[in-house]
Amino acid sequence: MAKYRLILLRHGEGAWNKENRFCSWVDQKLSADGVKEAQTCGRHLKMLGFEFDLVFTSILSRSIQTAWLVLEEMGQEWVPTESSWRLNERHYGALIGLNRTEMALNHGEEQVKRWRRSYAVSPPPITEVHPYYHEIYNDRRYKYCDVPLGKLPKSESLKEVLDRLLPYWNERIAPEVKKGKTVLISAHGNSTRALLKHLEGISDEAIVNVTLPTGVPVLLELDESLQPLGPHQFLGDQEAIQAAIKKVEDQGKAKPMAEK
Ligand SMILES: O=C(O)[C@@H](COP(=O)(O)O)OP(=O)(O)O
Repeated sequence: MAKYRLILLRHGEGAWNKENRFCSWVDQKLSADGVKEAQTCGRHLKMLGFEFDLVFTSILSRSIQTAWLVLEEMGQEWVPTESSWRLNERHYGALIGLNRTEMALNHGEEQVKRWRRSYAVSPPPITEVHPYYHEIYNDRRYKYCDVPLGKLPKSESLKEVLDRLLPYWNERIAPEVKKGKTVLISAHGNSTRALLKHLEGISDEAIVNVTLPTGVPVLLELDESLQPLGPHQFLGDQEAIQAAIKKVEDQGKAKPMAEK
């Protein structure tokens, strides 16, 4: 029997997920469908009897908004929430704002997949001439990080995401889980992939095939040493979840998606 249960969550669909643009550190809100996804997730977790003691989010609105909506649906708005840049989405560097389909047409689907899913490849860094550079680095939320502004990333591989996330997991989240707290981590596709890679010991090669849909809770059952007792489980209608995963994968295809 599991000693601890941890719920990981990629936020509900954001406005730029819908437009198929790399969003990353640009602070987009949830789309109307994303709001519904977060509410459905909250209702589902309530139905399954989850009672959270602590919630962790990134400092991007879409992960915070998702956590609020989930807690509201569960009647657990009072649960303490802590936010850290270390749970932010992977910094997509110069790719931020670009459309994935156009990128696949210009650079090929394989290159787009390498940028999106490989472990060690970093996208080209963002520079001061990028249209979103100043919006990101002048945002006052980044003044309050535990590293100086100049040391924040300008682009990240999944490995680099794990490098900045791991101290936060080890020092802040894991001790709370070990105290017996039921924790929800409301984060992003790639920050969650990085954490899953670490917790489940997924190889550098196998992580390429892990894709997370928006708004679907992922359950990890852990033993007393925080070792997983089995593979992560997506909670909800499995057929719908597989379709949602395929939709995310297809965002990197050169042909526009049929449902666009
Ligand atoms: O930055 C983004 O656009 C997506 C991930 O994009 P992909 O890695 O799926 O291309 O992050 P999220 O929506 O989870 O915040």
